[in-house]
Amino acid sequence: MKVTIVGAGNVGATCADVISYRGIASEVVLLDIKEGFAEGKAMDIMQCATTTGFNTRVSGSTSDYTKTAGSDVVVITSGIPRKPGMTREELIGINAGIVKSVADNVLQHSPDAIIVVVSNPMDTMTYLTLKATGLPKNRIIGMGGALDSSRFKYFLSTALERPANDVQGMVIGGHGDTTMIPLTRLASYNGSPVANFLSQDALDKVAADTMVGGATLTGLLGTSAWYAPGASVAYLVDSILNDQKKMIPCSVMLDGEYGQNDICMGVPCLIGKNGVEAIVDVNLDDKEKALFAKSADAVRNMNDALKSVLS
Ligand SMILES: NC(=O)c1ccc[n+]([C@@H]2O[C@H](COP(=O)([O-])OP(=O)(O)OC[C@H]3O[C@@H](n4cnc5c(N)ncnc54)[C@H](O)[C@@H]3O)[C@@H](O)[C@H]2O)c1
Ligand SMILES: O=C(O)C[C@H](O)C(=O)O
Repeated sequence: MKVTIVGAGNVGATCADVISYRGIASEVVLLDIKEGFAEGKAMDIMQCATTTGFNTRVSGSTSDYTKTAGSDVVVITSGIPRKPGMTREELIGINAGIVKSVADNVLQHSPDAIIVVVSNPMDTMTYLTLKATGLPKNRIIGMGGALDSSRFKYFLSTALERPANDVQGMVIGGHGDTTMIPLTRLASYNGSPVANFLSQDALDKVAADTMVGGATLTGLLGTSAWYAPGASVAYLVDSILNDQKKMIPCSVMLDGEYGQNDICMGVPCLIGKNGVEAIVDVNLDDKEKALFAKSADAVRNMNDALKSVLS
């Protein structure tokens, strides 16, 4: 199985690293426009093969899309990340043009690929990719919910003072500081609702910390995060390539699901060899439904800014 990752920067290279050391794909191609950069990252990763013990072939390419031909999955991480104090939405002006041209290029050589969109503002970039390529909606998946959910579980585990892997939970809605919806009511500690163990104040703080999780790291690091983002993409790619049918919140085109149409935003999806195999209805209560509708309004506002790119 072959995976191409466009953008060999922090997130793209981390994703390639996790895919190779976990043996998720037999071949990974990293592509970047910076001369020699993807080749260098690929060589560095390959020099871990004997110490971490993997057999994935990782190679790099400077803007040569012929090397990406026949990819089963293409991950788009190309574009600029935010700096401290910025929102993801401010990246749209530069990233929209990059994402659109990258999607066109990859499809010329991998017409059957499933595309995973990572570049921000991710929900809008996913919508753009879908509209610009005209691909069936099951083949375009925006990654954000997997990452936000892993942060949610991290903050829950910290509040509970218990291992993160004993915590279950999901974040749906937009992948934005104010549009994310951590589903606190449905989160559990080994099957028991987390509300059995944490006060409402503590749960509210977990939700608030989750929503600004990316901004907090951007403030600490000077650029946005990459370890958890790269690992989250690899987790999603694993579910596609190995047809795991994991339920992962992903940004996908909604046709009536969750009360929305003509918008890509985060909902729980079954992810397998066909990409998005189903959207799961988790029966939101009235308060959660209202938050989802408000989140959709904000994402739709951002999509309106695409008119010039799509015309
Ligand atoms: N969806 C998410 O959950 C999530 C998580 C983290 C980061 N991101 C986003 O992912 C993007 C990448 O973040 P990063 O930290 O890896 O940034 P980065 O600057 O480290 O890497 C981006 C890479 O893209 C390359 N690039 C730019 N234009 C290109 C083009 N036309 N073709 C090929 N490569 C091109 C750059 O040369 C650079 O190496 C940002 O937009 C960031 O906001 C999203
Ligand atoms: O925060 C960002 O800008 C990058 C990414 O969307 C994240 O959540 O880490």
